[in-house]
Amino acid sequence: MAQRVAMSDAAGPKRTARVRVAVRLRPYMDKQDEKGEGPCVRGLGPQVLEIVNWRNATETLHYQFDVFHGDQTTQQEVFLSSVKPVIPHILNGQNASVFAYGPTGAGKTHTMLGSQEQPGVIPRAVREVFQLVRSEVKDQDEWEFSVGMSYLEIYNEKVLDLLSHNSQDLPIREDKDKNIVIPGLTHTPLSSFSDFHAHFVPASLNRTTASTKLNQRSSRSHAILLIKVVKCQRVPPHRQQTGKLYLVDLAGSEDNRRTGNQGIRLKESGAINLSLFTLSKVVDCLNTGTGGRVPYRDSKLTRLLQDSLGGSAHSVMITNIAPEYKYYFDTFTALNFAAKSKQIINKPFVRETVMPPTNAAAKRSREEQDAEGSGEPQNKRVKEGKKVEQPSPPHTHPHSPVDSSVLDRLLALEKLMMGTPERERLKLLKTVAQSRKEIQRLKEKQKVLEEKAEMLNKITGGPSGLNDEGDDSASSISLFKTDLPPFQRKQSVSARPRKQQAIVIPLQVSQVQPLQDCAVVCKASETIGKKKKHIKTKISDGKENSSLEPACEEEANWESRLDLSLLDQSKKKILQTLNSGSLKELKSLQLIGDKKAKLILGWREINGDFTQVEDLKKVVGITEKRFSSFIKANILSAMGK
Ligand SMILES: Nc1ncnc2c1ncn2[C@@H]1O[C@H](COP(=O)(O)OP(=O)(O)OP(=O)(O)O)[C@@H](O)[C@H]1O
Repeated sequence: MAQRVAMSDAAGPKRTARVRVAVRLRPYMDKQDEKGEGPCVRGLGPQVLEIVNWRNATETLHYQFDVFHGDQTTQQEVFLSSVKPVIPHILNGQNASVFAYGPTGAGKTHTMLGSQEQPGVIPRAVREVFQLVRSEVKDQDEWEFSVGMSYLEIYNEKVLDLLSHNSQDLPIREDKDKNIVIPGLTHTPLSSFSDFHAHFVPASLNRTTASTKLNQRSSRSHAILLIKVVKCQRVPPHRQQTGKLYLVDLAGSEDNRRTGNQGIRLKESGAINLSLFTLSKVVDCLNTGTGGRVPYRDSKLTRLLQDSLGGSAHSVMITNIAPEYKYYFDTFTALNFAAKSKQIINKPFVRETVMPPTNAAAKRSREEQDAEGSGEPQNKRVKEGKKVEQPSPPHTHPHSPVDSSVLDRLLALEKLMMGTPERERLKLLKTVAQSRKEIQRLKEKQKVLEEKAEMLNKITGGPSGLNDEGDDSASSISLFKTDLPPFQRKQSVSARPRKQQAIVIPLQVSQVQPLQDCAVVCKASETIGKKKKHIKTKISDGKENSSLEPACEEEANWESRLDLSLLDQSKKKILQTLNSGSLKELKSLQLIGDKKAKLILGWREINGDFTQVEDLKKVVGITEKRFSSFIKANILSAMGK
């Protein structure tokens, strides 16, 4: 993990602080665990936890954090170890933020707010602020303190004042000293903790919550409580210091396939996921310390937290996770967001819970017998402590909650969220899933090529239109064939024992062949060939932002002049790249540059696959006109080669 950089008050403006990451595991709550699955994640120590590896259930993934709070950790313990240490900084004119991150239903609100019996971080932190102020005032009389609060939510990318009844969307500004300010936001002076309580409780009821499939009272907004401590010197030079503490209960990250969100919930969810995605990028940038631009401005949440996240601020992220299998991928994603380092440990996950000893022994012996020849769910066997030598591949995992689209999303998510060193590790891990996908993709590509070749054959009337077309076409085809990663080799890779696949074999990422490589057939058509030349000249003007105006009437009707099935195939191809292409592969599409490719990836993360190429118009910045230029350029470019 990135190293913490020590800060001193005298340090210059380049000071940076790593975001301190704690993980809190919620107690197991699935009372209807009929399958007897038990937890999929558990703690191994004060900083380490393990989770079953979805790619290979004989392995677990170990993650290390600054702090790991197990499921029995009390609210008091979480506060003492993760939050209390940052609070004194607020009284010295520094900023801090504490935010709870994690999937919906994993315990963020419980951690931040808690209940009357188990108060969470917010009431404890505010109480601590008042205690510190009191003791400072008692010990010296040079400084005078005033404490105040603001409370807002970010709902659908709107900043709403929770202390005001009819709040409008408020702007976020930066003053000349680079402090983030929100003109119009209510600031309420506070004299004591009970004063805080009197304002905070009714305001919390203003927060937007709703019932989703995964949480009956799910927070639909990010709630941000700001405690401001202003410290004024009573004597000359009358210095004044302002410290801000942001206490943030984030809305939960959501997979809409599981929440069943629709309509307004889906829109909320899009905004939630987008801002969390930006937050993850910000934390990533801060923790890897690459010195690049930190994308604070990409969402209201990060913009607001800009002066309290990174820089000279003290930030604590408490990642809440849930132990049940149904949360597995949410947990996995949250952990990957939270951690920049993890290890694969090649040993079984030992289940520690639930069954009375006699039943457990009987069940174990039954399972051992079953497992010998019956295809018993792999992770179940593993959880019972039995190592499995030849586990089935992830996508055929009988117990796995994974479907292939989820797998795709997961891989894409990982790609997006991980820093470079992590990516290297992931590459090692992805061999099995990627190889299989790649084989499938190449097979499909080959099929498309064969179909095109056949079509060309029909057009030219020759027995083998491809080779008759001339050297170019022939060499394109043979290049494609020789470029194919040998199926043999890949198959032998996938046939190796799982352990080696996951750890030893480097990922063999084959590029999706750019569309151009697939379109040799159309060289046969003079008309299209000529047309392509014209279009190509235009395309070469630039990737993104270039527009292709039809050169003449004839060109405006380009689509109607193409063979329908060919058109359809080309669109499918584009769709495939849109849905499974890497950044590089997306950029290989005509008129898609780096920015658009990233927007497409982001859209895919939030909304899942594109169902048709026309969905591309839903991506920010892709207008109707741009879309038609895009589709035309890609189809004609593919055919023209
Ligand atoms: N550590 C814990 N101990 C006991 N109960 C917990 C704990 N964490 C969470 N819970 C319970 O789990 C349920 C879901 O928790 P909570 O509402 O805090 O989740 P959340 O992450 O805030 O969800 P959302 O993002 O949908 O608002 C609640 O009933 C809460 O009381």
